[in-house]
Amino acid sequence: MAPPSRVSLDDRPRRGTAVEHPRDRLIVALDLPSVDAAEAVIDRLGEGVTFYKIGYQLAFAGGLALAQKLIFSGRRVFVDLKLHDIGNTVEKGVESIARMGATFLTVHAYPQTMKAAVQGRGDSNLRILAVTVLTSYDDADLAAAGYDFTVPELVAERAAQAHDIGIDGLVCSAEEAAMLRPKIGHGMALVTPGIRPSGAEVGDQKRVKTPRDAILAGADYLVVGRPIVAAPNPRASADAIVAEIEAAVNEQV
Ligand SMILES: O=C(O)c1cc(=O)[nH]c(=O)n1[C@@H]1O[C@H](COP(=O)(O)O)[C@@H](O)[C@H]1O
Repeated sequence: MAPPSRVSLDDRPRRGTAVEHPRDRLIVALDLPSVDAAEAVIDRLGEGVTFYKIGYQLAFAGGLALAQKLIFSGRRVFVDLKLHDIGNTVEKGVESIARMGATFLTVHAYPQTMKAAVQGRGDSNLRILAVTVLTSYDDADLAAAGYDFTVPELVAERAAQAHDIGIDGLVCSAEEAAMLRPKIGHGMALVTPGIRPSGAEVGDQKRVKTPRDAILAGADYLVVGRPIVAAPNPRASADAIVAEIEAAVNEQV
């Protein structure tokens, strides 16, 4: 079979980016040890946050039931399991997650895995995000993992493959957002972790941008964990980030 074309799919109906209210573009990563701890943060965030991400730490501590509860309460949920396995396992796993009513699910950006995930999500409302290169990686980390690519090269290659396969969005650093947008068009969502308000601790992230710079670079959604959930006042931190998103959106027009 001929390899998939890299250029002819832009008019395919995708489940891409709608223009959203600035508040709905913030995804708070509930990287917390228990459902009780997560619910305490969710209570403090109140109406300030509409979109939550549940990853390894919480998913394996009762977080998938919490995801269901959040969905029933009208919040959107990003299930961040970064799947990567043989095709059949990925496809069946994605089918199960699609039945939960989640909005986003991550898989690693390997062609076999991405194809299986697209197959598994079928016609459901779940949108598959491909993780290009983790934001904790720089060129030296890629070399240590055996890759002969710089970060922007590998992100661009994986983005092109994800696009051809019909993936709904990409997880990347906002450092790559401006470079990716012309390559992938407006049908795919760019979801960017590694967001740090100026002065915030960077921690283990290596490719970071402020909320303003991420929006100006073309990010659709910003994923923020510790700067909100570990803050003394999570609601104030979330509100400040939403205000920064809103100001950047106004700068764009
Ligand atoms: O898929 C992700 O969400 C993800 C991809 C990536 O490349 N980098 C990254 O940090 N993340 C997630 O985004 C969140 C970032 O959290 P903070 O660094 O605390 O803001 C964590 O839950 C990570 O698992």
